[in-house]
Amino acid sequence: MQVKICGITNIEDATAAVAAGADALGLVFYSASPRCIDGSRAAAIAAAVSPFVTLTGLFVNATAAEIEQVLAEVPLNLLQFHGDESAEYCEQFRRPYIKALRMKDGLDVLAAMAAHPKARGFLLDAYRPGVPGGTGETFDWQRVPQDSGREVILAGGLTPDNVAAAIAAARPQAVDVSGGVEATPGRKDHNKVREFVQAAKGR
Ligand SMILES: O=C(O)c1ccccc1N[C@@H]1O[C@H](COP(=O)(O)O)[C@@H](O)[C@H]1O
Repeated sequence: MQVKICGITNIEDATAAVAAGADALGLVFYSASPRCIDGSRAAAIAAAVSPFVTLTGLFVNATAAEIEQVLAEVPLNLLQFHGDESAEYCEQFRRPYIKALRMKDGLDVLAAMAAHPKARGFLLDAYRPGVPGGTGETFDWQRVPQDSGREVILAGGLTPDNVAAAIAAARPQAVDVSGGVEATPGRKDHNKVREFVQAAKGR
């Protein structure tokens, strides 16, 4: 099971997550988020962790110029599009990307996946009107399709206490957490990070 710890804002949290066994770190470039950081801070975090950790940049309906500016500063391995971005828009950066799908009632998940043929995976997150993500809310894990043939990253309200049950129900390839391992918004609780990774990886 691959684990991404999202909303990393400082070097201490980044190195603690990697030491705990995280495979990927998420850096948020969305100004309305309490976890938002700028390019220079992100570059410092990137320089402090192993090059074998997948550094993921999270964007919500950003302009192409904003993303290019971050890419010029930060060696991101993966882009995460968490808004209403089209496939054409996501593909222009010529980087591996994952697309977030907010699990609104009635969403045709397979059709939404088909609309992004080049996405490397789909991060399935809870839906709350007006909030693009990081809600701390779960959704019905039985709605995760088992026959998509695409990489699924389960997110939304995961915690050290519920992640094992979530994995058993949804059978994703990876899990992603932000609020569930925080001490305060934007600051990780290192014990919770360790417990989360252990529970997700079945250790
Ligand atoms: O973390 C944020 O602030 C955020 C803001 C806007 C879009 C996405 C965001 N985070 C992503 O949402 C999932 C779920 O968060 P949570 O675990 O429920 O708090 C998180 O894994 C991020 O990928």
